[in-house]
Amino acid sequence: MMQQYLAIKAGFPHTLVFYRMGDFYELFFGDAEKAARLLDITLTQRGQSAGEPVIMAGVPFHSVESYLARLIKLGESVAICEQVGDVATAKGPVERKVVRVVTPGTLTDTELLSDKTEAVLLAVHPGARTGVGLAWMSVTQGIVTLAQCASDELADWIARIAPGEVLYSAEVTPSFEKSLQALSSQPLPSGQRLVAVVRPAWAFDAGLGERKLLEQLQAASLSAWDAQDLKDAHAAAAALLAYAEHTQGQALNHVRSLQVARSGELIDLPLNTRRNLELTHTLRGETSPTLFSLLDTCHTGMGSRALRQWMLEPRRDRHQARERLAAIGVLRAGNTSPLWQTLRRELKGASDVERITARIALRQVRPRELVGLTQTLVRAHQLAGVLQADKSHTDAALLQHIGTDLTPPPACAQLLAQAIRPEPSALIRDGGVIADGFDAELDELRAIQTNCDGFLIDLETRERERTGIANLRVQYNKVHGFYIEVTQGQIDKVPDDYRRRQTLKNAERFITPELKAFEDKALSAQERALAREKWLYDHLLDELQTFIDPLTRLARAMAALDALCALAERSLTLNWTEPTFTSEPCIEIRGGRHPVVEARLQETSGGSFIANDTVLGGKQRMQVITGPNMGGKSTYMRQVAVIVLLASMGSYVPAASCRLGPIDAIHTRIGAADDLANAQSTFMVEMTEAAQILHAATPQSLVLMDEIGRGTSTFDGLALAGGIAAHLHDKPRCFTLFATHYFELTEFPATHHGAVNVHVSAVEGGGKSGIVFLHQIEPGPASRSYGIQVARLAGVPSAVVQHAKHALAALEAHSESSRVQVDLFAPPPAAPEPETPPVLAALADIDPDALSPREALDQLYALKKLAQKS
Ligand SMILES: Nc1ncnc2c1ncn2[C@@H]1O[C@H](COP(=O)(O)OP(=O)(O)OP(=O)(O)O)[C@@H](O)[C@H]1O
Repeated sequence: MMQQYLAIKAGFPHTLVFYRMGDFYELFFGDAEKAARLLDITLTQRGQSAGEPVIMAGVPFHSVESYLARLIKLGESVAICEQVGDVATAKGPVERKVVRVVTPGTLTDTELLSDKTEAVLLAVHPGARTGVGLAWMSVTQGIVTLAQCASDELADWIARIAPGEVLYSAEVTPSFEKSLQALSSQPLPSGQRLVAVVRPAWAFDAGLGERKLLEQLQAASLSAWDAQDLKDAHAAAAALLAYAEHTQGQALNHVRSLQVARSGELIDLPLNTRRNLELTHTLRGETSPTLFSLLDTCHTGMGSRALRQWMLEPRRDRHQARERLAAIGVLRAGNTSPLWQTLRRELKGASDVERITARIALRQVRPRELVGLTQTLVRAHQLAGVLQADKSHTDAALLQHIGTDLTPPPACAQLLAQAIRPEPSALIRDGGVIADGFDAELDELRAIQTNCDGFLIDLETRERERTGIANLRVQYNKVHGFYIEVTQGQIDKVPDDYRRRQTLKNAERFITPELKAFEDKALSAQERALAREKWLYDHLLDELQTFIDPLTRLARAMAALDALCALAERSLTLNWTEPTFTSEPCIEIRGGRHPVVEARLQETSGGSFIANDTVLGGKQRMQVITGPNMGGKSTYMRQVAVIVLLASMGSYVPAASCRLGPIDAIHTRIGAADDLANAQSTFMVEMTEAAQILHAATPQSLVLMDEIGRGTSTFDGLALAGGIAAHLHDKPRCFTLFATHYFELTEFPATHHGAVNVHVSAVEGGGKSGIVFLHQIEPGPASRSYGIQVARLAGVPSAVVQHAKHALAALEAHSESSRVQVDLFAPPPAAPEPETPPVLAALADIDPDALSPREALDQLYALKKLAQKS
């Protein structure tokens, strides 16, 4: 057995091998030690192999999922090795095989996956120049996406794709490998880490990748997707598909869609933006309260996943957003019973068709999932009916498409309803899954079992009559099979054809030729029925393969409908309005609110949210925002970004009105989180992030800069903040919200006409604390003395507050009297022209063609002398 184990383990050197032995999965040697450490399970020793004790640890097979979940969370992969041979006929150890490999990027088990997120597998392949090819997919979604990007953009792409696992070739350059390893050491907003897996270089072959893609897509050319020239991405796809097949232990029949992601199509939402806007995780890494947790009232997991993707991947071109807005408009309409409500009644309780379809294709689907699918197909049919009956949606092309795709393939629903019992057992190996009346042979085998009881009662009556033993009983137990039991007192009445089977204290048990013949038939009928059911189930899975395409379309339509209903419901419940798009450069928001802060205020009855206007566009592209801490600067800036994002994904927005021009990116520099893990100081992080924004921003980008320069000394910080503001104002001329605590920056708009001062208002002297925050954005700079009020509010002793007030008055007086005119924002003077060195000047005067050899030599000496002098 150890030989068999070691041979299997050799194929999976870097993966924990779960080796099935009876009711346990066992791990051996190094794997056992690792698992014992990670899972806190007991390590034991048994026997010897090659003179060494065999170290082992095991987990019971019925609770394997919970152990797998823990290992996957820790970034480990597990090869599941099952007994595939026949235990009864095996000579030596029964044949075993790795049937699948569970890895963080290729999960398909319903128990291991979260409903609301995908497990994504990514392969990257740096090309000959500076580009990198990418290919990724979620095995349960079945769509391969290809992309090519510049190497310095890779980190942002990976952040957006958020894979669980990234594959790279063993032959990449050490610096590329190092950069991937660095990425995998940084936690994603979810707190999870990326696992980088090295694969052999030959797996990354562009030709092979193209062939494999064509095979999956059943197409003759990739030109329909305009993907024929993405050679580095093809190479990545080769490794991606091979690895995914390897983990599932079979071909992936449901992977039939291809997408190409091109930089420039999506609005850039760098990792910092996702983090700072708390889109899917709070800054502390929790999943609520976030923008997504507020939006997601979907009834199905696939709806939630679609909505999340819409939020994280808004497109620059507004076509998709317009389509969704039109659909939401139709779904909201109708006062007493809007369409979304009618549709949601059917969506409630619908199964995750997307995942079930993938599991059909992977032949992993469980009987109860098929029942869920059958019921959901009925709902889909009704949903399609509702959509087709409602004529108002002729305005919304998206709803029309959804209506068409939701119509289930009739043959599929019929087949499932006929084949599967309404309440089947959990696993096919337990039987009781295939419906009665589906297969004549199975019905017959089952009839033998059900007729069993009748036959036994009949036999008992007959034997009692024949023998005259009134208390004779015909019974069955698992160990001895069928028997006739006669108490000791009646033994002498037993006829000759009774054969003794077992002797008990008070009774004897017998068998007769008739009972034996019946036993053989009944037991074999049970076994044969189980085998027949298994065969029928396999056969059913074969037939279901033909419906993979329409089921996948249906799943996507249902997910989109669920997401649209959630957006319609949110827009009504939270009182949001439809945004409009324009080709002019502008961000015009009237009465804008931060939806998450507003909801939290409502929950905690902390007062009502104060709405604010934002007008950026034309000449005025920058706001310099000042005001006291706690005044609402960060909330105001984030709300603008969140409204822009919501509109761009095609949602209504928390504002009285919103008009939006083209947007290509949302950049944020907010907060000063120390990146201790990477040994970077607060200031270094701040400047690195600022540098990235300065390079990336364009006139169509929205940039939020919150208190830049805070991490260093006042002069340094102020000078840098001034320089950064001037650059953003003059060069990219992006839409900028610039919150600052440097009061000096309020002078910036005087010389930079694209910028204006605004401040968050507060009233001094109000209440006990001496300051009341109004959270209203007002034109002009803030008064600078709020800091002292906030300190008082925070409970700083009044003697200290008095002292500070006095000192402030003195400082203000001093700075007025000794004020030197420093123009923080003026561009630096041009650097003086460097003087030409005398040797070069002399050299320039020489005309070599006009010199004799002798003169040339003289000149050479002269030049050498000159050079020595300088
Ligand atoms: N428009 C608003 N209406 C009602 N409450 C608000 C509003 N804006 C902010 N608040 C409340 O004020 C709190 C502080 O807001 P915020 O963090 O935006 O202030 P800030 O000016 O950025 O402060 P700091 O400079 O200390 O970060 C918020 O948590 C929220 O409860």
